[in-house]
Amino acid sequence: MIRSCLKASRTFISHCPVALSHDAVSQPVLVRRGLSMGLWPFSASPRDFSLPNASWNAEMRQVYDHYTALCEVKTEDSEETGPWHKLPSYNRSLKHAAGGVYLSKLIQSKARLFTRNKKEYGAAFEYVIFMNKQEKRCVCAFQAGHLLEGPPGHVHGGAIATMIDTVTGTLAGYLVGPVMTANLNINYRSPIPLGGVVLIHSALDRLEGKKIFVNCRVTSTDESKLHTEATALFISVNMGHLFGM
Ligand SMILES: CCCCCCCCCC(=O)SCCNC(=O)CCNC(=O)[C@H](O)C(C)(C)COP(=O)(O)OP(=O)(O)OC[C@H]1O[C@@H](n2cnc3c(N)ncnc32)[C@H](O)[C@@H]1OP(=O)(O)O
Repeated sequence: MIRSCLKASRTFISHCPVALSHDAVSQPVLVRRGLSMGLWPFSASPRDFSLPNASWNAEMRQVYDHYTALCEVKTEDSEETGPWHKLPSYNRSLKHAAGGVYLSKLIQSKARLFTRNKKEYGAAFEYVIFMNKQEKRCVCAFQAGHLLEGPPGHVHGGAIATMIDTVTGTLAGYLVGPVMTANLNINYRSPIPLGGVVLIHSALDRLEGKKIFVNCRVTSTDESKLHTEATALFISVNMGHLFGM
């Protein structure tokens, strides 16, 4: 049963024009094909977990507004797209692969993306990623909730690593398609207060065949304080490898 569901999902994903690439995360496939989204078993409106909610503090909202403004360049005559764009964020990997199309009626699974598995707003990972394709870099605003405590009043190192893996992996996946983390090196420079907001900056260092080298810095929102530095290596993989086949 599981095997046939995975097969069905592979078939679906392989028919997505740009599965796991940047177009796929910005627009549902069926919308792009001009089809009605009422088609069973798909659904049009998965929850985007990276939109502002009541748990976001003023600093988080400020960063969101700042980068959102950079996504839209309005002139008198037209509304152009700026160099940045906000990525949607879903609670299941397959929704990302399918550009937001909800596949759960096709694939029954309790699996949830680690960073998006809490329904309670603000309890764990609150974050939004803005991508700059021209400059091959992205910025994430991350507000750490009370469930992520490590040292008293501060964020757990594993939670920070999770966010670094997520942000650098999102950048690598956006630039080249499906990837897996091969190596992550992290230097923790100063603790991150629980409930605080930080920026996670990530940029492409270089591409070498299947290898994607990415760097990362976690800073205060005014960038005056360095919390964490990291480098990551991702390897391009095919869909079969992603599904463990
Ligand atoms: C959906 C929402 C988006 C959220 C983003 C989240 C991102 C999160 C991503 C993850 O956390 S993935 C989960 C953690 N990672 C894994 O479980 C990966 C487990 N390891 C593997 O599956 C494979 O080892 C791997 C895909 C990384 C590489 O296997 P391959 O067989 O494809 O690689 P191959 O052996 O062909 O090596 C290719 C090149 O990479 C190099 N390489 C591979 N692993 C390396 C390593 N660990 N360190 C350094 N170099 C490495 C290898 O030497 C070689 O270099 P050369 O081309 O120069 O010869």
